[in-house]
Amino acid sequence: MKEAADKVMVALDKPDAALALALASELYGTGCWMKVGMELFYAVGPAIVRELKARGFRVFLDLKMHDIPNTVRGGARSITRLGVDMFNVHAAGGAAMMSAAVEGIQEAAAHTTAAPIVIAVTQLTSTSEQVLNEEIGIAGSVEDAVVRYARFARKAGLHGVVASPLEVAAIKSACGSDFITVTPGIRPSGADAGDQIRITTPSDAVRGGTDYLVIGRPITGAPRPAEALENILKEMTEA
Ligand SMILES: O=c1ccn([C@@H]2O[C@H](COP(=O)(O)O)[C@@H](O)[C@H]2O)c(=O)[nH]1
Repeated sequence: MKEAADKVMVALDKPDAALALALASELYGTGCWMKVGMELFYAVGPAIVRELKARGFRVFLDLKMHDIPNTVRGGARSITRLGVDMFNVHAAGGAAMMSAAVEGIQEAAAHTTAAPIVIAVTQLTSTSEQVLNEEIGIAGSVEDAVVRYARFARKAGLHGVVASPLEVAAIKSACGSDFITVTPGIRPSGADAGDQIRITTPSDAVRGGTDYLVIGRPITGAPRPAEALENILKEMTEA
């Protein structure tokens, strides 16, 4: 179970610190990561990251930076000083922007702590091929768009990407097995997909070779989150 928990990032999508920390306490000891996203970070700020780190959690700060290179470089410096283990930018910001994130980490890490892992969001797991083609304006399949962004992310010096577990094999084949895949869009069978489109079960995600499974509502919205996590870890272990 420990090996499976090392791969799970629980999305702490909560509106305040008390709710987030209560949930984190409930899951403490499993060894899973905590993912801090926009809802929590914009409500309570960097203090939540420091608190989770003080409690021994590994933290993925999921703010999906997307701005001009100079701004992203500065953002990456600040995030590195905060001491997160992983953060992300949008690949749609382009190679120069992604390289600037890497530079920001190097500048800050030279003076402070260990360098975090930086990854790029390829196409959100809530995006269908129809939306990609008709609204975002990118022709072709989602998988092709994801792999194209993944190749640029790798060239820019990033450690990996966020994508659907359905695209892991194509990403690994294009970018190498050591290129990290972080995959939301995880739904145990029978769970409500909600706004997620490109989904798989925890066992299929493990069989598909993903490095990290990002899981929110199937755990955080369950009546007993610790039990929901345990069931998922069991499913992953048996896969
Ligand atoms: O493409 C992406 C990128 C990020 N996410 C984030 O992952 C979690 C998923 O939560 P669920 O409740 O399991 O759907 C959430 O925090 C998203 O912001 C994503 O889903 N897709």
